[in-house]
Amino acid sequence: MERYKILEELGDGTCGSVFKAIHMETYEIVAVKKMKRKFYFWEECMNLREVKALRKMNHPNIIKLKEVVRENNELFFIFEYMEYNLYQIMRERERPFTEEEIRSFMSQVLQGLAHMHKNGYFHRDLKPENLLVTNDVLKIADFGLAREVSSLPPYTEYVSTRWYRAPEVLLQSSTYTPAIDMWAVGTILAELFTLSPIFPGESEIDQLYKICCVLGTPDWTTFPGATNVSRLMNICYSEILPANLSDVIPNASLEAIDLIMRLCSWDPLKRPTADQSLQHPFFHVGMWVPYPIRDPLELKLNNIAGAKPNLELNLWDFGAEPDDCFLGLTLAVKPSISNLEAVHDVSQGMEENILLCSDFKNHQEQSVLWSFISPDQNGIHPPVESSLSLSFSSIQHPSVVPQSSGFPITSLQPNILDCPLLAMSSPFQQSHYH
Ligand SMILES: Nc1ncnc2c1ncn2[C@@H]1O[C@H](COP(=O)(O)OP(=O)(O)OP(=O)(O)O)[C@@H](O)[C@H]1O
Repeated sequence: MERYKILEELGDGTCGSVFKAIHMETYEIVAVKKMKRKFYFWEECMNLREVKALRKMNHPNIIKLKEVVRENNELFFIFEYMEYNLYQIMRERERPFTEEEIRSFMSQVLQGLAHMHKNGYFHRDLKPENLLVTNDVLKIADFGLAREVSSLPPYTEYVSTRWYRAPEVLLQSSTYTPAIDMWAVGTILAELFTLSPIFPGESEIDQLYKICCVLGTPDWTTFPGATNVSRLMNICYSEILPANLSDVIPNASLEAIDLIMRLCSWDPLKRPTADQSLQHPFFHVGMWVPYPIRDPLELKLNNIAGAKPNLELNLWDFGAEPDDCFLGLTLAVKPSISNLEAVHDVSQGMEENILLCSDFKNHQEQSVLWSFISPDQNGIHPPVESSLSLSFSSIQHPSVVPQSSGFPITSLQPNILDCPLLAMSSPFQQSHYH
């Protein structure tokens, strides 16, 4: 570890303390996570969930583990350094994020998560503090609780952060799935709009109560494996009706509201996967939609008469009302088009007829090559005073372009921009429910 000079402490978590450090030869800035417990054998280190999960994953939206160093029975993870976490960014933010910014953060979270789930892992502790950001690039971090999808239930109880915890975990379901990550994504998406947590429970019961206040009472049969459904029954002695989510998150578009509703479904089976979420219309506003092929002169006359463009677009099923169509596609249409531009665009549109999906980045997927910087090919190093490390390098894969959308919006509600946040005072806030 003498190759690194510690610069400052970045965070002190449950499993370890994280420091900003500089590599003394390359001057690369890194984050060093020093684990709190001692490690006497390399085998123990390699069995850690964080190492097992991260060695399998190499993706632009997943934090890169560069090295593992064991020195004097202490274990250090060397990560690529990231400047901020999403919690800090939200805390320091003085005005709301634009939907464009939120879309960018969320598409990165979902791409990282899709990669993780495809590789057979789920994170289990997604929260704004674990989403690291540098120059608008977001990476998922803290795989301390990551679990293999194939590992057998029942899962032992674990301490994820309450506010982002899925209902099936709160109800101590014995079989939870990657859908618990999707619940967390929904709550983080909501928080990016309001800059405050949507379900800020003060105890586990209060957490369930706050969820009920927004989603309404669930169907009791949703959680067949839950060992603690009585928790819900205690809360829902009388039926709680769902709130209008547009009242709770007044600055969110209808597409965002729809996605949050789906992600925060009581029933884990109803939540979209990360891949499915990326296909949701919320991510499709960057599309260039061609004007219908019509006579340029006719369009010119229409524009002069002040008529709105007649959008005959069937990208998604927006319902029968023409206004619905218009609402859903506001960002796809140039808002103030001059007559001359209109004529020009129509003639261009006839030839081009292009769909451009600007929100998706052509990410280059990467895979890991493991190399031991030690003579021992088994990775087991008995001398306790030795300082040994694992390092990781990567190779490039061809870029991936996302598929087209097939996500219907079923519930379109008016977007009430000036509605106050729903006040959710809870009878379950006292500490004796902990
Ligand atoms: N690669 C990194 N670059 C910069 N900061 C980091 C990095 N990794 C972690 N941090 C900071 O350190 C904090 C704690 O890190 P991490 O969550 O990995 O530790 P932990 O012990 O598992 O914590 P927790 O108790 O939240 O599970 C993070 O919230 C983040 O702010």
